[in-house]
Amino acid sequence: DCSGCMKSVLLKLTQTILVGDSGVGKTSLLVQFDQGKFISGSFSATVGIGFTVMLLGDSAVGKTCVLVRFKDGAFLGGNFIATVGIDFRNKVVTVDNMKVKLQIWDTAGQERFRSVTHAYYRDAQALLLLYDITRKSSFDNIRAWLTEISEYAKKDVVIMLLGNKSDMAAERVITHEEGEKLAKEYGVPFMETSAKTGVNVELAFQAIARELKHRNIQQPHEPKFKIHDYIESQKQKSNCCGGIM
Ligand SMILES: Nc1nc2c(ncn2[C@@H]2O[C@H](COP(=O)(O)OP(=O)(O)OP(=O)(O)O)[C@@H](O)[C@H]2O)c(=O)[nH]1
Repeated sequence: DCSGCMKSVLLKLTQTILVGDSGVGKTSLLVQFDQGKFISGSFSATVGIGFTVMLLGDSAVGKTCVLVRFKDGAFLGGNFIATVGIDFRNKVVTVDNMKVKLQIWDTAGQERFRSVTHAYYRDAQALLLLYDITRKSSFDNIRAWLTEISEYAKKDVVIMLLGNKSDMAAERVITHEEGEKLAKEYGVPFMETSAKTGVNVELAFQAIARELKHRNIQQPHEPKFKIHDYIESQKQKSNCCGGIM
């Protein structure tokens, strides 16, 4: 059991801002620094200065795994290592031929780190709130998380509810409908994800990036972006295809 191990310790955060004309290579420089590779191909302009997305939810619901799946396309199996404090990763996603930079904060779900994470809520433009479909307590705690969000986060923050570990069909205790019902009650979009198989992980971040892009740049004559409709049209349901996703 490695639940007491440290996944990351963040002592101090520093911020560096890249400035310069469009097309000089600011994003490429960031990607090179972050991932050690150069992404060639056609140039697309960056929207704003990037957005902060925070992952929240009880310990062991799979926040770090969802982030690693999105960032590296891999699943972190093996021993569970709890996050200490907060950690972050950058990813650039393309939305309608524009680049949207996401800085994703992975928070520790354990109660004892709550005061550390509270301090970061204000800076988040979007929150992904996770529960584990195989653990009822993590679902029951969603209401408490939402209360905490209303207390500490920005009023216009984008919130999305994710029922993670949808691959674990045999251990499921929370149905898709229960998740959907709770999300509807709070007026937030919902989907089930699996960091293991990758189902809906990319979509969750894409939907957030699209929403944030549209909020910041509304092109004239462009229809208003509706995150609920976008998700419904794109998501893979875990109750289709024999329940194994
Ligand atoms: N089967 C399955 N296991 C998962 C999935 N996501 C995470 N896990 C497992 O669940 C455990 C917890 O995952 P983490 O991502 O470390 O959980 P966390 O929410 O970041 O936990 P804290 O850092 O304590 O807040 C690990 O053993 C993972 O391998 C998933 O989608 N499917």
